[in-house]
Amino acid sequence: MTAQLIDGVALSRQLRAALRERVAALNGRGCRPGLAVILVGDDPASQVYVRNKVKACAEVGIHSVLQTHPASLTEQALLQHIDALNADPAIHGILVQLPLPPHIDAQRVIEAIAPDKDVDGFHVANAGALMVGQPGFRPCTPYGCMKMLEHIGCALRGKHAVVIGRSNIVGKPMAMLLLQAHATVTICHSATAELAHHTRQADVLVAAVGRPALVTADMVKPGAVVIDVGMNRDATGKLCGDVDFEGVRQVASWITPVPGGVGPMTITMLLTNTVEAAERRLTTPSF
Ligand SMILES: Nc1nc(=O)c2c([nH]1)NC[C@@H]1CN(c3ccc(C(=O)N[C@@H](CCC(=O)O)C(=O)O)cc3)C=[N+]21
Repeated sequence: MTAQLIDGVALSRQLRAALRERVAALNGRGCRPGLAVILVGDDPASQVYVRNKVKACAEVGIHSVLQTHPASLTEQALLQHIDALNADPAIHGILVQLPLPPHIDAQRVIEAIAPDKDVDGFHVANAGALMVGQPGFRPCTPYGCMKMLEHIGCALRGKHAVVIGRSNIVGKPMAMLLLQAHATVTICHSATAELAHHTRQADVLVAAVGRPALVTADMVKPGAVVIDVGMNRDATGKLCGDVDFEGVRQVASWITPVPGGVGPMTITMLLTNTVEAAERRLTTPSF
């Protein structure tokens, strides 16, 4: 078997076209959705990611404001910038690019963002909402993975989903979303014994660790759907995921490529959350 590709670029194109229409409808009601992106420091990878987000906003008609600060910015100063954006009616979404310099407490910064502007879905209020099944912003990467599964018509009810990775931004919320879709969910991590024993049970396998070639063909059940969240650079500087793509595509039924898979979908869901933030404010005046 050779797996079919889940094309994150093509699906993003479709979803972004629909977003453009929602933005036009908002414009017709006198609202221009706005996203503020805050970048602290001069990490080249972060600069590229942030630029891509700003470009994607323009593509669907979202107004974006990029704030760049030197790595020496104090936590207090950053918190003040967030307060100002929280109070700014032209801004519907706020994203603080991670990682932050080590002298800044990232969790404290995230908690300072108004939950109704937390389009990353990282605030405890949004994490809690996901946990208890209430509406709120879902973290963009797992949300994008769910959209990909939906797109290929993967019925999750009763399926065994295995997530490798337990981060607050990918692994844990991914597991919750799969659970909400009635999958039976296993979370594996660095202390898991017999990783391959678990992954071989997976009808849906999500790799979100950050280690090239962590998932090899012998760890994958024939016909499984494999979602690769990894973003690694190999020795030659080439972008690669956590999955041995060439090997695993011989066993899986569906597989996401890196690049061109989960990455573009992450940005698409950021745009989705931002448009939704603007729509919610129009329909819920107190929001
Ligand atoms: N507050 C915050 N929110 C984030 O969502 C966030 C963050 N911080 N910090 C960094 C990570 C990383 N991230 C990516 C998004 C898209 C691609 C992406 O589109 N990748 C392209 C390739 C890009 C390339 O060639 O380098 C692809 O996979 O095809 C990559 C990485 C969002 N992050």
